Amino acid sequence: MVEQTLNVRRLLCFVSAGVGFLTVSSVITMSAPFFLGKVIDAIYTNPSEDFTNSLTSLCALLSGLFLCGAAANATRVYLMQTAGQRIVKQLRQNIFSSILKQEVAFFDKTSTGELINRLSSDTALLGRSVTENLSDGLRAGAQASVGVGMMLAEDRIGNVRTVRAFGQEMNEMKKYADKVGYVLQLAKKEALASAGFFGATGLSGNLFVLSVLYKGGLLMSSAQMTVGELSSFLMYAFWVGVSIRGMSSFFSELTKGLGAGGRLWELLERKPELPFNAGVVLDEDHFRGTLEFRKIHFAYPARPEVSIFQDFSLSIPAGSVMAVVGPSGSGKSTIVSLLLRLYDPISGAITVDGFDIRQLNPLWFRTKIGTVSQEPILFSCSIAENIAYGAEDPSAVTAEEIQRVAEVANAANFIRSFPKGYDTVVGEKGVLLSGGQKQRIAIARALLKNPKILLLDEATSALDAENEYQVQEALDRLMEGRTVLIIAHRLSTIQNADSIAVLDQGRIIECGKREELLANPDGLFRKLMKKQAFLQNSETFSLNLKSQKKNALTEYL
Ligand SMILES: Nc1ncnc2c1ncn2[C@@H]1O[C@H](COP(=O)(O)OP(=O)(O)OP(=O)(O)O)[C@@H](O)[C@H]1O
Repeated sequence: MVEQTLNVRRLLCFVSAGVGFLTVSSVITMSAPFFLGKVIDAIYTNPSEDFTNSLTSLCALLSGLFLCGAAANATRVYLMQTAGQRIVKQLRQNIFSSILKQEVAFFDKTSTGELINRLSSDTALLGRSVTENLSDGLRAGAQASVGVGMMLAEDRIGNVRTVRAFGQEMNEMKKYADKVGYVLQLAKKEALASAGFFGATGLSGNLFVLSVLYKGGLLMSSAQMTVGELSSFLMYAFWVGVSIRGMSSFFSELTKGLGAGGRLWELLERKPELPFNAGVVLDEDHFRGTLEFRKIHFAYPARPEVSIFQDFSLSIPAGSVMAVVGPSGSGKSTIVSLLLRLYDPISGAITVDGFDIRQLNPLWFRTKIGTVSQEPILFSCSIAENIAYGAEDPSAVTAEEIQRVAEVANAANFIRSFPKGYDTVVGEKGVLLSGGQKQRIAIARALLKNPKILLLDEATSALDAENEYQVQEALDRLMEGRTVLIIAHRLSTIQNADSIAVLDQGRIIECGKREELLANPDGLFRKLMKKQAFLQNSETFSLNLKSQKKNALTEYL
């Protein structure tokens, strides 16, 4: 998994080079106080003779060390940043492709904002954590350990000198240290504990610096150290304190990075409930497209307590047109979602030519289904590309084929009227086109796909009379020779259906030819027809009223 997720070998090269430069920069930087101490001692012991030379060499030494350290550090930062960016890029690609493979129910439960957060901030956080932060942490760790080591060494030198210089007085010193040095012991303990524990908090870093300063004062007052040694001792102390504080912020960043990594891994590892491209593929020559819903029980995963279908059954013979009508919210669009396997039923089965669609390869099965919905999904590219999207291999579709299907879909005229014709870019989700134009492009797309099964979901609602006529004519052509399921609100769109099924409270309560259903005086279909006829009449009435008022106003003016 790790191999797939990151290009590990290349990355390791970057990280090892980064760690190399990290070591170089740390060694250079950490040697500075030592040399500085030596030069200070030289100046201090012999100020008159070689003062200028010592000062010059001090400046040269410090500048050289500073420059080398800064160059090594800049290279380290560059390498770590590059490695981090590569990790982020690779992670984003893998996570995006994992998101695309998830089933629709996953998106019902996970908000878009959350996914964008995973893709943008979490990947960046993790990338930074495993490169820059880690290297900063290592650097701080190395500096803290070297610093503590050097301090202990300086301390030791001071002690040895004390033994030599003061001979017997050492015992006195020890006594003195025992008496006064309770705090000194504390300081030592604190120094080691802080370094060992890597300064879990910034507070321990501060305490450390304070205690070391105190100890520095004690050492100097007891003449154990030269001024230069004490200076470098204190510089190391300061450095260790700063490093410990740096490490505490490194730990907090690391914790955030680990949290982000956990969330990302969860997403990367998530197996979609629906196989992406696996399952039975039926023989194309014998595929007929007979559909059957058998005793379906279904509730949306996001709202499992609300049952949408209870014992829903419906048969659609191959090559026939079935219209489903019913009150709003009765579950008409849900039938389409189940057929496309956006969701699976809780119990019961949907079959095509007798095969349970759960056994079929979803990718193959969807190539057999064409959909035209009220709000067709268009992409922000040209009209030609949007039509070609329907084909199995869009790049192989010729301009002639696109024009032919556009002609059949009653779309050619309006496309030609655009200055850029088929190259017109339709804008995001096709915002630059009208509802009817978008639908005709979707019909052309479906014609090119040439599916055995056609799903029309409220395809002609919200259209004016002229547009509706054009779209309906194109749909009639598209429906020829296919198994068609029309989900209709406007009863005028179901004139051509072989059968009509009336859906209510999760079940089909009436099914038959239009005339048969209308003949039932208590039937829901008849009631729906009556209601719609009434609505249409009242719409016409209000339109007439408006135009009468307008005429009266014009006359008055
Ligand atoms: N993704 C979803 N998660 C949870 N509930 C949903 C989801 N989609 C639809 N529903 C609910 O399922 C029920 C049926 O919705 P559906 O869209 O199938 O009805 P419809 O008959 O097509 O309605 P309309 O005619 O108004 O389009 C509604 O109560 C709706 O709130």
